[in-house]
Amino acid sequence: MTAGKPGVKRKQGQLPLPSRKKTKTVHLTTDDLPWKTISRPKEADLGDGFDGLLELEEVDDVQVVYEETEGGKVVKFKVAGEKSEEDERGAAPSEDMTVLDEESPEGEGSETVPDLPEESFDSESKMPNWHPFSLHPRLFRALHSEQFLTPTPIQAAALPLALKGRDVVGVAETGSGKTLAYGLPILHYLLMQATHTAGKTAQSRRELRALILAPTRELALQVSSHLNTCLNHLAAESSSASGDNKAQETDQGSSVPADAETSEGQGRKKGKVKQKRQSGDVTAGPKVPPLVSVVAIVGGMSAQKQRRLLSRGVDVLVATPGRLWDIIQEDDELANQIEKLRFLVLDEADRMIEAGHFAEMENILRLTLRQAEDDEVEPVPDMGLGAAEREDAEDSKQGVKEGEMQTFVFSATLSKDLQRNLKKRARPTKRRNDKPASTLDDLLMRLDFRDPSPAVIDLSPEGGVVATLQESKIECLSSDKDAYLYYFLLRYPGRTLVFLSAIDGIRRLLPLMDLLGLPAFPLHSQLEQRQRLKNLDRFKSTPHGVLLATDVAARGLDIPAVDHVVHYQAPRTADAYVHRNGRTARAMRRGFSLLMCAPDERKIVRALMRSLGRQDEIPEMPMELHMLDKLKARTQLARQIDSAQHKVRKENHDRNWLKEAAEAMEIELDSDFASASEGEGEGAPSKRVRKATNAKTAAMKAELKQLLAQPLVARGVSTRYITSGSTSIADDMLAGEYHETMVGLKKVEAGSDLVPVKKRKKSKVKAEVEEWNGFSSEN
Ligand SMILES: Nc1ncnc2c1ncn2[C@@H]1O[C@H](COP(=O)(O)OP(=O)(O)OP(=O)(O)O)[C@@H](O)[C@H]1O
Repeated sequence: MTAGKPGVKRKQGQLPLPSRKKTKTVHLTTDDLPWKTISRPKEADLGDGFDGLLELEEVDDVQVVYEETEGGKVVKFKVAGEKSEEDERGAAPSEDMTVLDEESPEGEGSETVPDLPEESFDSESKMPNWHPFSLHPRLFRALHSEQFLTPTPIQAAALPLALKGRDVVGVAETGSGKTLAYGLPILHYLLMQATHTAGKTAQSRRELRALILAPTRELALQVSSHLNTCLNHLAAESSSASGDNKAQETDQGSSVPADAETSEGQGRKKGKVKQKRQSGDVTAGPKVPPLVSVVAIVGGMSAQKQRRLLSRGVDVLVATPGRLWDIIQEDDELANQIEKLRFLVLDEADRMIEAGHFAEMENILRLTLRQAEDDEVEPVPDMGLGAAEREDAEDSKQGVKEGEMQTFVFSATLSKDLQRNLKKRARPTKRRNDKPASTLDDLLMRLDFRDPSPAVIDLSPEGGVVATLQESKIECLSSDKDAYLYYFLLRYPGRTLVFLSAIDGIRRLLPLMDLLGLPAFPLHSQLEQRQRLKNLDRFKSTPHGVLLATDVAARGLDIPAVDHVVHYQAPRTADAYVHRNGRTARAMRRGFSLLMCAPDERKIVRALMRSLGRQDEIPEMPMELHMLDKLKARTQLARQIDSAQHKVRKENHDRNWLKEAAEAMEIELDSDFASASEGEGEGAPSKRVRKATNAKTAAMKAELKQLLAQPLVARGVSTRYITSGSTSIADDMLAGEYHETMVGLKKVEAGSDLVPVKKRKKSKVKAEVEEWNGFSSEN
């Protein structure tokens, strides 16, 4: 039988699924076939509603051979041009081309832990700032090759405590490296364990050791990708040590992996490894399981695939509560394993409540509680000790006992009250019938910290503002926000993330941006997951791209080089303001945020500034009002075109719907209905009216095209004589500060032309920034 002759097409990430009972195959390695992407013409883009088809691929000249073996039926793919097995008589079948029986011993069950070479890394001289943490040499190496030469402040504060077995509640500004602050201690522990069991054969599936809960799918995928990046360095090394070249070949392809299945200890090494392999550096050999596996389980992706992955066993599971709870309900073993976790992490814990995951979260957290019998909190007897002795006694109470679960809770925003409560907290009892709590405080107070006094690290900046962030605001009418946004996007080109409070707003703004020629992409919860990831990737690769997002993108997303955040609508809470702003000015880079405030939003803005403890006014963004008027004309026209197009689309849709419904029910439309569906009945627009509407829309489009082609010239600028006028553009041209779309304005970064209001006390934060040189400011 020949598959794909010529050009079998498949959906990317989906594999042909022959009946498992008959062939008993694992489908993963069909990915090794030489699939070729078929480029799809732009006009074939089916839009947002399209159900998950990202790309088409085809494969040619592949022969499928079924072979009976002792382990069951094995499927092999023979690629034309490859040597046949007979040619290679005696040699083991090429692993790349063999799909193993899922139920064969290699599929699951026993695993051989790879034999590891003696390792060392000269951290003292190469990584002096990391050296004191005595991490596993492989982690040092990974950090070194990522060029993370200095721990960030939250990492420096959390690591010693976490490595000592303490429970840690960490609060630090957005983009400050919290993922590795909890991730490194977990990976360190697991690697140390793996090193100890190296060379032995593990009899059963891997036990789940760490569970990381994240509020959004994107964040969960990003965290697993981040941890896998550290592990990739391991894979590359362990492959050269153990001959495993398989693990690195499945590439996630992007910083946010397209599918959870691909994130098992693998990642961005594809190109390099393939090159190595060609040059013969890596010896082919048997498939070796990853030393430490990290898998993401999120909604919106195949639950079946995710169950299959879990059934093979993973070390670290990164999950959103909703999907995880669905799976736990059908998987008792997973539930048992969660009861015996070694690490539990809540990332962006406060958002988990907002995201409506409360019930699932609580159910999962219940599994991690200790049994009621040992819940008695031992009172600390006051035996008349002195201060030093009391401190020693306190010390000995700290940390979890050997083998017990460590809990890490991290966020950029946790209320001070909550942090105080956590410090004083007593252990909760395992009461199955507890009423669900309704706030974050309740939820966290329900966490069963094994550490009698969890360490609380609060490095959140004063007022919630990161030192490298420049804030600004515009006060304007709601109806003018489109024009102001348009002005901002033209005036300060850069990668801009625009937050709106409702999906409807995104749906309205998106066609407008399109008509105005701005590259905008939507991101909200009603988009299919693949489309969400695809839009994120497009945004990342478009330097002047605009992402129109709801708060689904406010937390944790680490999109490199977001230059600006715009709050098109004021956020409802202070936390949302902090987290939205946190998508820019990350990792010590500069960033800019613009808050658009309509009169009816002033009250909210005042309240949120008060709750952030801010006294200073946010500076106003300067506007060239003369140009703004021109831009208003453009946006108004674009809005008219959009509503005309929308009307036509709706009429077409209604007409088609009527026709399709009649066809489906095998009813013949009577003449009245039929003429209505043709737009000729009573109340329906006649063909003539439709024609006239189309002509009007076309005329408006032509007018807009003309407006867009006109240069935007600042007041007082002469375009005829560039050295005259009250503002000479010749000087700017010579200095290279010439703004390409707004003639007469200097090309400057957003924020550099703000009129300063009262100065905030930033000197302390600035000193810290200068002291910590982990990031270069402009990369
Ligand atoms: N020690 C380090 N040196 C340099 N870069 C680092 C270091 N640690 C982390 N980073 C990088 O900093 C960026 C931000 O890290 P991370 O996403 O963990 O921040 P965060 O504090 O979790 O942010 P948020 O609160 O928004 O979720 C990432 O791109 C990460 O790779």
